[in-house]
Amino acid sequence: MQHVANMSGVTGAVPGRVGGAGASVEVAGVSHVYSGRDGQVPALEDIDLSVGAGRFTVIVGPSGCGKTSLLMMMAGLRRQTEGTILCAGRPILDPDPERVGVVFQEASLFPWQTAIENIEFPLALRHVPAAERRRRAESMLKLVGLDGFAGRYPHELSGGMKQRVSIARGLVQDPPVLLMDEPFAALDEQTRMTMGHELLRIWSQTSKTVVFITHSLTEAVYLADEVLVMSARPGRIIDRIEVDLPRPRTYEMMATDRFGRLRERIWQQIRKPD
Ligand SMILES: Nc1ncnc2c1ncn2[C@@H]1O[C@H](COP(=O)(O)OP(=O)(O)OP(=O)(O)O)[C@@H](O)[C@H]1O
Repeated sequence: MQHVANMSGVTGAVPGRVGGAGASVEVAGVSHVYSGRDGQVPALEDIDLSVGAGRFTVIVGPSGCGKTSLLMMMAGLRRQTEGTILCAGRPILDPDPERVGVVFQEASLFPWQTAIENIEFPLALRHVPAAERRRRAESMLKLVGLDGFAGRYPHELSGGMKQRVSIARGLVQDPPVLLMDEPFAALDEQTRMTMGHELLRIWSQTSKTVVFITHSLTEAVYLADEVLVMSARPGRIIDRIEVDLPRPRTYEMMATDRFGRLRERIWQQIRKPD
């Protein structure tokens, strides 16, 4: 599917597109040291990365290398010790859901709210009028393929459905950037593959900039325009791999030599001893 980097308005001129376009993310000289009971823990070291507007970037790296820390900093949920992070050309210093949406591993929905109410929640916080809230939440529910499930409570939804609601909630404020921290890790493999495919469909319809963390190298190659590989702690970017597979991606591509070579290159970087 053709990826359009520029579009405007929920009812914009490009048929089939939903919401506003992506924005660039620039991380420059970011280092982070945690101070804990065990003293100083250097978690990130001199991270430089740039994600172009509308691009899909995946970050992989060994457990504990600082991926979540970096994502939290991009979301304004944690402040780095050194360096700057810009989104759409402006520093990210605090959470700004209008610029950056976040989806975590656990769907973390409110159990006492229905699917549609969960999606509306960020808008309710900003006192968006009820009718507009409902309209925007319904449009997101449709986008993630859950129309007909608006009135269900989280316990009435499968793991994959809950993550769809979570993605809809991350997108409802129409942020140009969506950050995703292992969003499908808790799902069974089949659902995970389907969700990856669905995410690409949603991405192609919204043109958001996506930064996605995963431990699955197959998922990384399948989804990404570019894969950034991090070293063991303190995390540094040790490789950048342009995934030149055509879009739309298909399951059949996973069996190709090209896919296998990309996956192998990432694996060789990750398995390197410290
Ligand atoms: N609040 C904290 N205080 C002290 N150390 C922390 C804190 N949060 C994270 N760390 C440490 O910083 C390092 C990076 O953690 P982080 O969760 O960012 O890594 P990660 O790559 O996302 O890990 P995983 O892949 O296992 O989810 C780890 O060694 C972790 O123990």
